[in-house]
Amino acid sequence: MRIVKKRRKVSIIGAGNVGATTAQKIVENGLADVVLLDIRDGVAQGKSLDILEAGPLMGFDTRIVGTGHYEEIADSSVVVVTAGFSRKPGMSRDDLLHKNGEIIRDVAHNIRKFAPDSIIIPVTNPMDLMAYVLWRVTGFPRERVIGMGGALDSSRFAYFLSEETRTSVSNIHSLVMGGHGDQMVPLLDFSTIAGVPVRKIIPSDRLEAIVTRTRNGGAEIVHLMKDSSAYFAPAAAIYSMIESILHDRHRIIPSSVLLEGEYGIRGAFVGVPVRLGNQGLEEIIQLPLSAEESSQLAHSAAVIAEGISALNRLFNNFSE
Ligand SMILES: NC(=O)C1=CN([C@@H]2O[C@H](COP(=O)(O)OP(=O)(O)OC[C@H]3O[C@@H](n4cnc5c(N)ncnc54)[C@H](O)[C@@H]3O)[C@@H](O)[C@H]2O)C=CC1
Ligand SMILES: O=C([O-])CC(=O)C(=O)O
Repeated sequence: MRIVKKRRKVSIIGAGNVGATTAQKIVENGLADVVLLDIRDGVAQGKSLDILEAGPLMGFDTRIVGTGHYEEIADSSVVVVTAGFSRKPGMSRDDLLHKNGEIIRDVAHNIRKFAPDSIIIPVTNPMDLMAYVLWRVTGFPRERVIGMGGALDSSRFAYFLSEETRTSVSNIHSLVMGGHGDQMVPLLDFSTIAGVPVRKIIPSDRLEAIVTRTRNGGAEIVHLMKDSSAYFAPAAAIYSMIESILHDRHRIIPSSVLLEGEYGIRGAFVGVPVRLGNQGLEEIIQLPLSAEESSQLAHSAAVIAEGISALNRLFNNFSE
């Protein structure tokens, strides 16, 4: 007997660098059919057609539809939100709060209306705060709003560790917690090379430099590219989250979720290790952090809480 499995649908709001690159990865790997939506007339349609025209060369039959209409996102399993502005050299992610907050509030209303059963992956910066807006406006349970930040930051950290030690990336496990901003918390005690804690292998001054480079990983790319922020590694990070959700793989991937007392934090989206499966957030993994790591995480959460206060001043009413 043949098992016929219906293909899944992933919608991506924002057909810019991150959105289109994510769409290409999903379609080329046959993970799901994709709807790519953008406010700019023709952009999502043009990029989708361009991706489809690679099908005969790359050998994929998955479909992608470019659109400007939210009706198309109906029945999506996952909706990725990349709509909005990216930062320019000299800006912090938080400088995007007002402009992107308005955009994301509107996007959230449309997701609530047209894809009420979906799992949302917020990406637009400042990501932890945009996740909060998406959660507040949609009213989705916290299991279905899972921000992308820690997957990317941990991958950057792992890459720098591999470069430093001339060791395959496949031997490296690394973890970055906290907000996806300047106060992120790379965790040395939970980062290993072939199972050996990094502190046993890399001298402390070099480790400090790697931690600083990880914290500035996004800014380093903005500084180099000038008119764009990163998108290849971000798209790979989003892909890994979607793949764990759609294939119900239960991978543990650091992501930004609403904390309700875990790690002593309540009411804010903060990056923590979570298990991802086809219901979305399955479990928040609670690690025994050192006193120093706990205080760094608390500081990162406090900065996010200040951002939430700013959002509450900006939007008296999230549902308008
Ligand atoms: N969370 C993370 O780790 C990362 C977050 N980002 C963030 O992702 C966002 C997107 O980055 P890029 O794709 O590089 O920017 P981009 O400028 O290339 O693309 C943004 C797209 O959003 C579209 N857009 C704007 N308003 C819209 C609306 N109301 N509805 C639908 N589409 C709309 C624009 O037309 C544009 O095509 C930025 O805020 C960036 O800072 C980027 C990389 C990593
Ligand atoms: O740095 C940025 O503005 C984009 C981003 O979040 C990242 O690459 O980590």
